[in-house]
Amino acid sequence: RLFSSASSSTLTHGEASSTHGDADGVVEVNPPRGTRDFTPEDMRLRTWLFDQFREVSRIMAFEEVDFPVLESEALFIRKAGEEITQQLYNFEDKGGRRVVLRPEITPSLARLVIKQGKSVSLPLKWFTIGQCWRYERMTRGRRREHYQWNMDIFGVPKVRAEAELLHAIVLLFQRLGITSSDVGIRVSSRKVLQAVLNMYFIPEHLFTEVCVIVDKLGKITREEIEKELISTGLSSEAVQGIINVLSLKSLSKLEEVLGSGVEAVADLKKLFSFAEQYGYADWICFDASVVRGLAYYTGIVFEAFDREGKLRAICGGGRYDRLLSTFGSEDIPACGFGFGDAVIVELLKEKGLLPDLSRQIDDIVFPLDEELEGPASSIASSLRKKGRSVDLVEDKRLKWVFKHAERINASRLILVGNSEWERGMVRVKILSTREEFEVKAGELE
Ligand SMILES: CC(=O)Nc1cnc2ccccc2c1
Repeated sequence: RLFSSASSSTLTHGEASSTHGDADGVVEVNPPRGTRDFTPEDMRLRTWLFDQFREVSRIMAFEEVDFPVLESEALFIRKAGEEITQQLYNFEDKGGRRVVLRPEITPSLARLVIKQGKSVSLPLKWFTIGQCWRYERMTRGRRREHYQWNMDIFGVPKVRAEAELLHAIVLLFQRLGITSSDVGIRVSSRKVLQAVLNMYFIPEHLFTEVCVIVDKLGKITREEIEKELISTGLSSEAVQGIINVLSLKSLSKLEEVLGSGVEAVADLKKLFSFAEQYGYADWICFDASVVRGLAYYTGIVFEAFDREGKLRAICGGGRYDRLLSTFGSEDIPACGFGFGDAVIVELLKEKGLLPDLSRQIDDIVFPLDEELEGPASSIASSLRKKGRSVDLVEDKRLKWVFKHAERINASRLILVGNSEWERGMVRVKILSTREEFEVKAGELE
């Protein structure tokens, strides 16, 4: 029975009143606003997806790491106006410390690399799958949490690292049955924007702010983008220059505008030639409008998108060579990506690629009457010791047990009955072939 004594008002989650009303003080059964429960069926899909993430990480020779969901707020205070830092799920704990439910993983990775200091040898290839949080205003029904797979490489300054990360992403898509005609990966470099700002003699300190504004391309109108850029102090000539370069979709055109020998162009050319060698060239395309919305990116940035253009970015990432120095440490070149658990599932549904994830159990053991519950337990125990999944069923009619066996896709039904047990036997029914036979209890395997 759910709580009935305490008054319901203390048990609902504050903001939203229960959809079940507060009849006789039943607790709010929905989870807090913007969060979700995972039923067994939900968990089978999530576990399947996370197993794909893990398998690709293993194939790429990455090591798993993990962090607390709770972090010091200081790790995420940035001045560039990013949406992610304006929606921190932050609070003061009972010790008066400013803490947050982390909105992203990268700063925790950086913190651990700094903490490990000299005790780790570079390069580091680390991955994690973790829940991230945001506190959105009440008005929007969007989720406040999701799970992210993160892959990061520390200590590799050259674009080989980005090429490795793109390979991981392509391997993941291929494992899920997604092809390069379903999904593409837009690639660019923040050094493109840097080069443009230099052409207009725009001071360095505006770089991050301009990136965060330009990342809204496609989400807000061009006029609004231009307005926001102007409001940072850029001349309208510079704003036009930025918008023009960002609409480029060919590296050769970019080279014409920026001139040859520009680092951004050299990096991207190298990356595209690596892509040919890895065999994933048809998955990626240059698109100067990609800047990604996180302040700390400094070089190559990329995001995967569905070519039908129906969904938000599937995953995204880039190089962040200067993040560690913002935490007071020596810089270590780094790059990584985050891959959320939501958009990819929408895409798989769209493409009819969700796998059949019904339950599967090896054996059901069922005592045909009460005094056989002991023997049934010893049979279940010996089968479990052999690693077979056993569902020990009692106090049910046989009709129910057959139905149940179908529902959970049991391979065998083992019936413990008096007449057989007297002879040390049990009855085994193979559910796929309907074959039925007796077996010595001790010889069951
Ligand atoms: C589609 C979706 O659930 N997005 C989502 C949900 N929760 C978040 C929480 C923190 C940061 C990003 C997030 C992004």
